[in-house]
This record gives sequence, C-alpha cells and structure tokens, in this order.
Amino acid sequence: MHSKPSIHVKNEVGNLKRVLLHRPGGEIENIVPDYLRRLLFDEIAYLKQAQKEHDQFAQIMRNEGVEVLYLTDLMAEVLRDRTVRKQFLMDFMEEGKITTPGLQDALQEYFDPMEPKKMIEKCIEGVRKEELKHIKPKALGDMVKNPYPFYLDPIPNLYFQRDPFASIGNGISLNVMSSTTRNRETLFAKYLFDHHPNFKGVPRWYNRDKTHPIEGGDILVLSDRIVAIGISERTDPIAIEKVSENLLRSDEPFEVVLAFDIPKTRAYMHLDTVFTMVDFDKFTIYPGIESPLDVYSIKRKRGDAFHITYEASKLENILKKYLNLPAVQLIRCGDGDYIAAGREQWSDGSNTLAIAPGKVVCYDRNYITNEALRKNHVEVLEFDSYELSRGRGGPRCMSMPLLRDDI
Ligand SMILES: NC(=[NH2+])NCCC[C@H](N)C(=O)O
Repeated sequence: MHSKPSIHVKNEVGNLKRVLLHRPGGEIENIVPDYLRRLLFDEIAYLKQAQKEHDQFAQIMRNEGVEVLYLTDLMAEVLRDRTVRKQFLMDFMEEGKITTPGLQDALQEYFDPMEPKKMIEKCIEGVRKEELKHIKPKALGDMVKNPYPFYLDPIPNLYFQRDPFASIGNGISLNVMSSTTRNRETLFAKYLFDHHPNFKGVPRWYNRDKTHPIEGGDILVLSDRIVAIGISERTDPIAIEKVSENLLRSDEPFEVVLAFDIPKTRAYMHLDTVFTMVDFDKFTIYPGIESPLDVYSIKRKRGDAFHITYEASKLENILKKYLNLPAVQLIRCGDGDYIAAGREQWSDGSNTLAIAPGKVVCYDRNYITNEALRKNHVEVLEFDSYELSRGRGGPRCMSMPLLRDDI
C-alpha cells in the first residue's frame, strides 16, 4: 500500500492538485488532408497557435495552484532505463504495424542516438518516409513500394490526455481505444504505470489487453460513491460492466456506476462532450441528449452478484437520488437556444474542466454557454480557442487529473 497515492480522484470538482497534459507538437504538422478522418481531425490546425493556447491553458491551472505534469517528461524518465526503452520501441513498432525486419532495424538505428525526450517526441510526431535513408531489405514487405508517406503514423490526438487512461479513485482504467489511430496512446500510459517509480502499483480497473473499447472522455467520477460512464460511439457496454465489476469489488468507496446511453455520433463521441460537472450540484448539458436519455445503474448486491436497473426517471431526479442532493441544476449549452447549442457543442461548449467547486476552465469561443454558466454563479476562466478546438475536444478532454481534493 502507498502511504501517499499517486492517483487520487474521488470527484469531478474538488480542488485540482495535479494534472497530466500533453503539449501538442510536430504530430499536428503531420496531419494531411487525405488522412484527416482516419486521424479523427476535421481540419488542418496551425501548430504555433495551438501551442500558445495550450500554454495559456496550463498557465491558468498553475495560477490556481495546480501542478502541471507533461506526459513526454514522465515518459522520458521511464525511457532512461535501456531495457525498458528497448522493449518500448519493440512494442511501439509492432503496434505501429512495423513488422518487417529491415524496417525494424532501420527504425531502431534511427532512434538509437536520440535522448529519451527526443525519442518520445519523435514517436508521437511520426516518422516520414524520407527520414529513413538506409533500409536493408530483408523481407518482401521491406521491398514492395507503397505510396503512403509515413513509416510510423503521427499521434495527433495525444493532446486529449483524458482518453487513453482515466483516474478513478486511487486506480486507473487503462483503456482500449475504439480506433487504431488512438490505441497506441494507451501504450504510453501502460509504460508510465508499469515503469515510472511514482506510478508503480496503481490498481487497474481495466486493461488494454481487453477486447472491448472504453475511452476516458466517457468516464466521470461524480462522487466518491458514484461513477458515470457513457455508452457511446467509443465505449462499449461490455467494457463498462467489466470496469464496474472491478471497481465495485475493490475496497474503493464506490457503490454505483451509472451508464448513460448517449447517441453514437461523431459530434458527441464521449459523454464529456455533452455533460460535465461544474459544481457539486451543477452540471452543463447539451440539450440534444436530454430526452430521452436512458440511464442504467449497476450495483453490487450481496455476494458477488451485480444488479443492473433501468432508471425510469428524469436525469435531474436520477442525479438527486444518487448524489443525495435536495436539488441539482442543469445549465444548458448555448443557454438552451437550439442554434447556439449546436454551434457551441461542436466546439466543446459543454466540455468544461472544473478546477474547484463552481470554478471551471473553458474555451473563450463558447461565449453564450460561458455566460449561462456565469449567470448561474459559476466562475469561468477562459483561454483562446482558435486551433485546439479543431481537434474536437475541449478543456476536459485535454487534461487528466491525477490528484484532486476530496469534497
Ligand atoms: N474526451 C474527449 N471528448 N475527447 C475528445 C477527443 C477528440 C479526438 N479528436 C477524438 O476523436 O478522439
């Protein structure tokens, strides 16, 4: 048992103490129009501006006393160990579909002189064809010509640190991503939790060797008793059941998992694109998912049995009942206006990151929703959002809380 756990997240809104980010880098400049869709982007983004915005986001949190960690720094520490570095590269190549021996050797040679930080950045950025000069063909696959411009694909969605793993209580769900392009992101998380001295021994409620996908944007820790998980385009009910079983059987205080069945569409790919918590009794919600919204509760009964119940009641009532509150407030994206709601949801107006009860970080472009939040006595800290928003994710998607105060 740890004396001081490295993961402690028992709610969505308690004072944020430590957060994990990835600052977008060269991978953004390897997104080309032909592969936009497969890379889950809708537009070509301008990196310099995206980095400026990301730095503003990090600075807002630092100003509020949050310790900001970067994935590349932690991974560089992990890769200082030569054996781990070697194993990581093998795994990374295999998952990047580099399986022919000539190409494997050439890539190994290419990465070999690099410092760990440089190597990890390069893994994320992707490796273009012209970067590898000397490939000694050893198999048919090394010889055939292929017009695809990369040996290793870029990983442009890594700045959405919310998704590859999720902190729940003192453990994590090490996720299986629903797309090939994002699944390599979970390898970084695996190496972090397997090998970084600060993260060893953290319990896992799910693991990346499983078959059914679940992504962190669907997981909301509503309280130390209640976790909400979206059944979405990205998260399968079978994965939700598995996480629930492991979590509810553990010695964590969690008692109920609420599964929210949201529409399976790109615009609302995760629960946190349509529903986030902004205070202990306040939520933002995109009105397009409200009625009907099917919610199921998963509870552990005596012994080892689990009960799954359809919650036949309005969302407000379900939240009141499970969070033990006399009232809850739902604050609508676009302040309830149909056109504004659609526009602002598309740029993640409902995707707020709470850094304290009633204090959230938001994109500045969603000014109607931000005003609605303020009207409802929520403090909103804004930053620029021209470019980061092109990746279809907002402040919550871009951050993985590692430590939060209990409420
Ligand atoms: N937690 C989130 N809502 N993440 C948004 C991820 C956006 C990313 N382009 C994807 O499609 O996967």
